[in-house]
Amino acid sequence: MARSSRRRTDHVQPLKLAAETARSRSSFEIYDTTLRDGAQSEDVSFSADDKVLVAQKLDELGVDFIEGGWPGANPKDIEFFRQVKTVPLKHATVVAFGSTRKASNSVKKDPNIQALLAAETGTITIFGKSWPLHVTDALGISLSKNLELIGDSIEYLRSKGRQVFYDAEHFFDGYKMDPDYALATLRRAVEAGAQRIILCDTNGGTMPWEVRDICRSVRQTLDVPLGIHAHNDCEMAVANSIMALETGVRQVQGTINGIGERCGNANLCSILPNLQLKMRQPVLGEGMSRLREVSHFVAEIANLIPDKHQPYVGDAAFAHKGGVHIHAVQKNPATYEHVRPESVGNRQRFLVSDYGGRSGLLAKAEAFGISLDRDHAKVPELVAILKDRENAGYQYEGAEGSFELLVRTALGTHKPSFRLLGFRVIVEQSEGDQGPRSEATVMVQVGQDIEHTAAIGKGPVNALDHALRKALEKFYPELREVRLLDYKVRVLTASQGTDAKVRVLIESGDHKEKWGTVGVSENIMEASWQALADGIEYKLLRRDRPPSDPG
Ligand SMILES: CC(=O)SCCNC(=O)CCNC(=O)[C@H](O)C(C)(C)COP(=O)(O)OP(=O)(O)OC[C@H]1O[C@@H](n2cnc3c(N)ncnc32)[C@H](O)[C@@H]1OP(=O)(O)O
Ligand SMILES: CC(=O)C(=O)O
Repeated sequence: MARSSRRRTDHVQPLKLAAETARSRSSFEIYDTTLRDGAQSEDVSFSADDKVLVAQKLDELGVDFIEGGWPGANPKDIEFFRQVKTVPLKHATVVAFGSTRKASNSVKKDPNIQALLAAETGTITIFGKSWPLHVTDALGISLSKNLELIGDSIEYLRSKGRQVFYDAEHFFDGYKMDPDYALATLRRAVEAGAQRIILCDTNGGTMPWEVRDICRSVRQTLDVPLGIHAHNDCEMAVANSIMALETGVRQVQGTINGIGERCGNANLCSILPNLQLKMRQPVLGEGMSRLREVSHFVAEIANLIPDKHQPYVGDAAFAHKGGVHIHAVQKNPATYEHVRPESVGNRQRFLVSDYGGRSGLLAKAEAFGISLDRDHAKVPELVAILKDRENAGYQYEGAEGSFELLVRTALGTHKPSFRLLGFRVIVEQSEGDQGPRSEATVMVQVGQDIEHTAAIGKGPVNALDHALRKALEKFYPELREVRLLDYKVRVLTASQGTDAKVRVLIESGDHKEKWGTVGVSENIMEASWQALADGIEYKLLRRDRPPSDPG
């Protein structure tokens, strides 16, 4: 099932029938619906610009089809289809989604069908009803009228030169209630010219063995490539999709990170590596190593916190905590890793915790480029310090600067460049002011000198940052190169409301490199101070010359 050739997308030429996939019939098609069904997820709302960015990422990843939205639903989706036409995609075909015509409209007068054509995609997916319950109770029409809706809509779209995929909504529930009718809806779709029939487990209530048996039976009845679109209400969406593919279904639909209506859709971030790494089907080829990046990109754009424990792509997917695990993995990763993390763009991590020991610390130090002798007298003390710190909420992933400072301080090889004597931050807002005013004062000691400075800033952390640099720059002019690149706050104990402990992660950089530092406190300014001060200290630790004499 090799990826025999990479199709060139033709979605910008709507009236030309999008070419049938040039790959052999045995190859799988990857159909992403992050931008349509994923956008139906609670808490997710993509702008048209967001959608274009995600479409580009999905194309780079190597998916075959990108369902961009429902043009009949809202102006944002219409705008997406307008914009995406101008974006050169290397491989993927952009697809517009909608329903069969409404019973009260002719196809020519149906606004949804007309909006699908106006989106000017070469491929259109429409969904229709397979379950008598839905025909009678949701649409309120007869079973034969429903067959007309399906047939008319597909025939019309085909007559306009579009490739048409037919989503058989609730197919499995429909088949269980009335297999003859459910199959009759599919036959009508095929007669009308549908080029794929997608069997949907819309309510997500079907079990894998039911999917297997029903897919087999449909395959015996229809001679058209099938697809699977599974929802995750029983946490079976990935299993159901794989099961369908095992029976010879060709197209798999899903979303990045499994986002979607209710409990979500089949998670492509699990299905794709399962296909490529377990079933030896090169569905993405080299693109597989970008899976984690795409997963995090979509989470970021959707404004969702990435699920740490997500298989393959989550931060914890290859994170080892138990001392026994860390010890063994260092000798051979296969002892506790089912695939190489790099194959999906992830990485191995070692956590230092109550359940770990020296191996964890040493591995972590090595990952940060610090070589530490296993038998160094300070190692047990350092393990204890790290356990305490992680227990208190510190996390050193992304905070290598603070980690190195901590290790060097514990080993006695670091001499701080300055000492904080005190800081004060004032935020003032009076009636009529344009916005609050933030001012910080800082008192530090460098050698025998005491420096006391004040600065203003856009916010309290910005003011503190300015004041600290102002105090230190005359001793260490190289600090002028340092820029604060990113500032993130995570609430660690949300149940305590405004008393909660927070973790601040700061990324700083100069013209040569970037580094991260961390602070934890119940006071956001104290946590920010720790991370800011570490950021400055780390820059000075890496300088190659002694501080200049302030004169
Ligand atoms: C399984 C799925 O995920 S399918 C995709 C679901 N996604 C969405 O619904 C998101 C986009 N939807 C929308 O923006 C709106 O529902 C619209 C624009 C499509 C329709 O809006 P409205 O015309 O105001 O109808 P409303 O949302 O109240 O109800 C849905 C309508 O679609 C009809 N409908 C539902 N499924 C189908 C179908 N397969 N074929 C034809 N009509 C259908 C319903 O009968 C109802 O029409 P009616 O009010 O004339 O009886
Ligand atoms: C079409 C679709 O999204 C579903 O049936 O779930």
